[in-house]
Amino acid sequence: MRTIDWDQKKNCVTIIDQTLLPEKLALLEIRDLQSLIEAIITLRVRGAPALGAAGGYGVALIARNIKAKDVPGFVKQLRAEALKLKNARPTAVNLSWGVERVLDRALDADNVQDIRNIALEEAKMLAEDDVQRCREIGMHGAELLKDGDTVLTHCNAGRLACVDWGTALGVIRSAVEAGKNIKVISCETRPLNQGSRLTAWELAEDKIPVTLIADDMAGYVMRKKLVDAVIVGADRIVEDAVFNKIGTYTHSVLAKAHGIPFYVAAPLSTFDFRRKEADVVIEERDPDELRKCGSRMLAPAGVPVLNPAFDATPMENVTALITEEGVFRPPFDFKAIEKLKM
Ligand SMILES: CSC[C@H]1O[C@H](OP(=O)(O)O)[C@H](O)[C@@H]1O
Repeated sequence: MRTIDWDQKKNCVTIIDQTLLPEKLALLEIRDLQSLIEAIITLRVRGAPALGAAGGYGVALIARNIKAKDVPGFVKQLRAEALKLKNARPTAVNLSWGVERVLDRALDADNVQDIRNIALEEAKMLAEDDVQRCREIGMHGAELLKDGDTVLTHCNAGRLACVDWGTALGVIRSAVEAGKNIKVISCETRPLNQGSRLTAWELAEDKIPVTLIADDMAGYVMRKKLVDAVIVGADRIVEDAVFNKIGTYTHSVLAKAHGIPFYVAAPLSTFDFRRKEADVVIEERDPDELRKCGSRMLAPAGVPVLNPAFDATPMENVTALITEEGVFRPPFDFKAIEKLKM
């Protein structure tokens, strides 16, 4: 079951509704842009590569639902709706990358039906590419791990953050597939608990040993020498920083202090060669995500809250970038990496 897919029979997008995990594994059928945007904002579908695929399939859904028959009117509406999709979540570059990739390819056509057909064809190709890229990331990253290693990870950068396989967890899956015994320490990742709800669930499903800890315990396990490496995913990689789930920066500082390698696993679609850290918008989410847990109040109603969804880890804290093109170590040659993305 893929995290996000196109159901040919039902002619709609299907996503695993991640807000129901770990209690329930269920597919949600998405037939229009509004439903897709709602699913992205509420993290029913989430994770940079999965958002890339959501962006691509979203363009196909929009194109299918526009009624205009004249090409200029159709294209104007398609672009306007695609912009709403791009803006659903600002930090992960993959969402806008997925929208632009499918839009650019579809708009090469000169009639409405061809635009619709090419949009869906390209969205499906984008999804297949993602699975292949994650496998390649896994293969390159697995070489960094030795038999018996324990890896600390944060949030969820597994198959639930991608179309399948995963990036950070893809490295772990590939190492296990290569016969290495790998254990994982999964940080719960407040406030939405992607680490406890999703990563722990994924690894338990795959029978990969996983231990859940509170985010604040990362320093404790590192100082106890229980961690051989930290591997995280990314939402946007710029020349001077890696944007990832809030709390990632803290782990990078702790890893550096304890001489533990800090790896970032991500496809080239997550690299943004046009911006620096200062240019990137960090999504600020609903304060009630901290004030409440379900219906239970965890804080006084209305207490002021800071709830950035991501933080920036400076490149000097990164031991290596693991991509489908291989492993890159400092000093990072972004010009050379950019050429590989062409
Ligand atoms: C493989 S990218 C996963 C990346 O996305 C997550 O954020 P969110 O759960 O808000 O989509 C987190 O930053 C993960 O590292």
